[in-house]
Amino acid sequence: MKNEKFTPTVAYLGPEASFTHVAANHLFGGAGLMPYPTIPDCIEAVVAGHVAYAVVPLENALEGSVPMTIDYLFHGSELFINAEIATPIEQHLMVNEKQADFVDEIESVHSHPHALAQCHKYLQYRFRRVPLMQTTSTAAAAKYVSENPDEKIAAIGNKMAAVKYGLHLADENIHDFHFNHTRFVVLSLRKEKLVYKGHSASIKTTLMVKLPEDDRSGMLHQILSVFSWRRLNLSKIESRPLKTGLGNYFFIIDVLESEEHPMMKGAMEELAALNCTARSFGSYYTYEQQPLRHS
Ligand SMILES: O=C(O)C(=O)C[C@]1(C(=O)O)C=C[C@@H](O)C=C1
Repeated sequence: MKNEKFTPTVAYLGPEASFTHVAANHLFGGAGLMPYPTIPDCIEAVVAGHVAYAVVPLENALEGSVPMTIDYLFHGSELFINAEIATPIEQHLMVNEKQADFVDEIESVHSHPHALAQCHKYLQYRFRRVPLMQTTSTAAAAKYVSENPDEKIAAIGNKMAAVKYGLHLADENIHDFHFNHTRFVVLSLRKEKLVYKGHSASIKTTLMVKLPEDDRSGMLHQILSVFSWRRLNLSKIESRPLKTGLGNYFFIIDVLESEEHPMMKGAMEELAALNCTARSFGSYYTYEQQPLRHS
């Protein structure tokens, strides 16, 4: 982090000026950050020991979980969550300077699937039936538009990307709902709580819980009561496909407590006694980033 003596290398979903870059920069400062083209690339870089940490998007307030991160983190990775940052997301439509006078003639809009979805209503009314092209990140879309000045294309992304890739801002704040935030997580091979001084933070533990093979009625109720009678506050529960067959799920459960707390230890023991498989992805601090200010 910014105030540590050494500079860790940190993979983030790039290229430069992605929202993930903004989040990584906020936590670690600029030094040591390395862009990777995809979320799996970021995760694999940590697993292979090429970098100490990876910063990837986990969940968006409008669109829900980022499937790519969920898939690579929860299915077979040995990684832990070391910190979380919730970042405000403001989406803008940008075109190459050469196309600034021809915005009405745009033939395709490019961005990350989450960003396209966050602007669905805007796109529906402003660019009805214009093809939407998915890219690996919002910044990848902005870079593509900058590299193809003669194409009638637009990108959706943040203002930093417009500046970085020299694009013209055609329409600002085009996300459909005002409260647009994304949670980014810092991942590493170690259980560690990264402390970012000067910011208020709350503690959270992320668990992956699998039901016993012999699924019984009321099992989910029993799992929830493990937490409720201990007064452990859950901030999220999500079911995801186990990928072993239709109807087979696991649960991602976020608890607002540290796993070292005696109540959490008791909860893990009770889950085991219920024949559930519960894996902790670690306890970590969650931070909130204030909106970007542009001069
Ligand atoms: O970091 C980026 O720029 C991304 O394109 C990723 C991502 C996401 O996966 O949710 C990050 C934040 C926004 O919600 C839109 C896209």
